Amino acid sequence: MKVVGLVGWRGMVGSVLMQRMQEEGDFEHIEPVFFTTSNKGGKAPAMAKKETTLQDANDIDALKKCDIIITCQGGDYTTEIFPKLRAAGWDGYWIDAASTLRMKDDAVIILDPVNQNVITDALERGVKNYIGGNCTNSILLMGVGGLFREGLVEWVSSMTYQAASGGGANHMRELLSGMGVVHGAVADELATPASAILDIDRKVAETIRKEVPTEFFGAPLAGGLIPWIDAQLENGQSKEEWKGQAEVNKILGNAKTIPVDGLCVRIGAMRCHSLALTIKLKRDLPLAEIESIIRSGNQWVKWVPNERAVTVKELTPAAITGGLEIGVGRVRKLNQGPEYISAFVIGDQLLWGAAEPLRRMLRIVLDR
Ligand SMILES: NC(=O)C1=CN([C@@H]2O[C@H](COP(=O)(O)OP(=O)(O)OC[C@H]3O[C@@H](n4cnc5c(N)ncnc54)[C@H](OP(=O)(O)O)[C@@H]3O)[C@@H](O)[C@H]2O)C=CC1
Ligand SMILES: N[C@@H](CC(=O)OP(=O)(O)O)C(=O)O
Repeated sequence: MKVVGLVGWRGMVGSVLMQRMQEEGDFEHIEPVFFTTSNKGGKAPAMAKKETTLQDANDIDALKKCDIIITCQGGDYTTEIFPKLRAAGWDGYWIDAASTLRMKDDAVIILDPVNQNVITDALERGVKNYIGGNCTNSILLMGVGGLFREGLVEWVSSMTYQAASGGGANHMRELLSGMGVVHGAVADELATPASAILDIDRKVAETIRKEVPTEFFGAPLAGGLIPWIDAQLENGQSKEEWKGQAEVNKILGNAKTIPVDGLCVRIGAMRCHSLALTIKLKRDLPLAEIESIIRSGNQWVKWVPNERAVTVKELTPAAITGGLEIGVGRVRKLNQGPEYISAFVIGDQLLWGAAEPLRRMLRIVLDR
């Protein structure tokens, strides 16, 4: 059995990965070795087999013993350890959630339901670095990948509504704390039906400005939104926005770049990212044909007809969170012209956006 090193398994993405690997029986096919940056010699989780103590994730000799390493430890870890490991002659498969290596020439961004051909080609060429994509881009492509596959997309404008989990566990906690602070400020008034709504509103606005915690997001998210995600680039894009075109085209292996751009916005959802898309198609197609192409993208597309009742029930974080389905709805022709369509895509960013492509890549390597 292949020895698989697991780094970052107790973090947020790592925990979701462990859960999915257990659900899919992945541990039956590997000899796992659990690594840590903080608890060397501690007890490995129950899935451990031969090696039941935690190994030092900074120990190159220990890492070198693995045939495959999966890491969700983060970009700083990858930046520090990966070059040392390769320099030490390690030739195993490196499967990583962090963005550090995504755009490197010797790395492939993995999303096998969309780019199995790119992955297969890379494996045949001996590529050993396989990196999970940015969550927003993975959800975009899982949702409307069928249109890209058919070569129908001229460009995409992608306006995002991204959940707190994209920032990490502390960000999720901060959102919830903020919600509690806002509610607490007006709990008495809410319990009194006669209280004036403008007084409640004034108190809420004041509380959001002054009392909602902002340590991790840098601005109040509860009861609001933040129209910037990640670093600022010189051209006015945020780094999250820059990743859209760069990663989507790399995932698809496009020779000619398809323009993808838009604004990325943090909202107060827990772990579902959503995208409101405007897509310019290369030609005017009937809506029924567009639906059938989108549905054919992959088995996880959950098509939601463009009708009010079903949309508000099925195309929401409440409906989608915790599952692998990618909701696609609000598809209609826009006033701009018959080639312009809208679409709303929503997915759990910790699953397809982070953990799922990693465990699937592990299985692809094991099945070779
Ligand atoms: N968050 C997201 O949505 C996405 C994240 N990614 C990438 O995945 C990587 C990991 O992200 P994420 O899982 O959010 O990071 P976390 O901060 O949740 O976990 C990273 C590491 O922090 C250490 N850690 C310290 N304190 C704790 C604690 N109280 N509970 C659990 N772990 C703790 C653990 O290492 P140790 O056990 O060694 O102490 C853990 O492996 C990043 O590179 C990120 O860019 C990719 C796609 C989406
Ligand atoms: N930046 C994403 C989460 C993430 O981790 O992205 P990346 O893997 O590209 O660093 C978000 O905040 O929603």
